[in-house]
Amino acid sequence: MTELAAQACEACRADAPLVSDDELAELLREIPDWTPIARDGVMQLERVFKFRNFKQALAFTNRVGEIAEEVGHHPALLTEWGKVTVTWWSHEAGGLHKNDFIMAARTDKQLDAD
Ligand SMILES: C[C@H](O)[C@H](O)[C@H]1CNC2=NC(N)=NC(=O)C2=N1
Repeated sequence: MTELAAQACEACRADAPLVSDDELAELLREIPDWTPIARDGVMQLERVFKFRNFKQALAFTNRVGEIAEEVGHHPALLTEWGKVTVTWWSHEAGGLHKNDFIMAARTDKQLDAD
């Protein structure tokens, strides 16, 4: 299978199919550092990234913002001193779509750009 980060993101749509429990387990194996969590009944993927200072955390935040804008799919980003919390889910679909896993894998790649 093509590496997750290299797969194409489909446009966000309200009727986009959410991943099944089996697909969730399979996709999570490709992004082992991400945690699936339910907030208000909506499944999300979350990872906390650690940095040496605020400047590096902010630079990473901006790189994630760039890849989000490229595909029109956007995460929640919480930037703190030495730490960025990234949360992906598909707002319009109300849960996790394959896009979220692709974007989580692409987010991991932004670490290498330091
Ligand atoms: C109109 C626009 O395409 C939508 O609002 C997009 C923008 N970015 C998005 N990002 C995410 N994560 N989920 C969405 O449903 C979504 N919808």
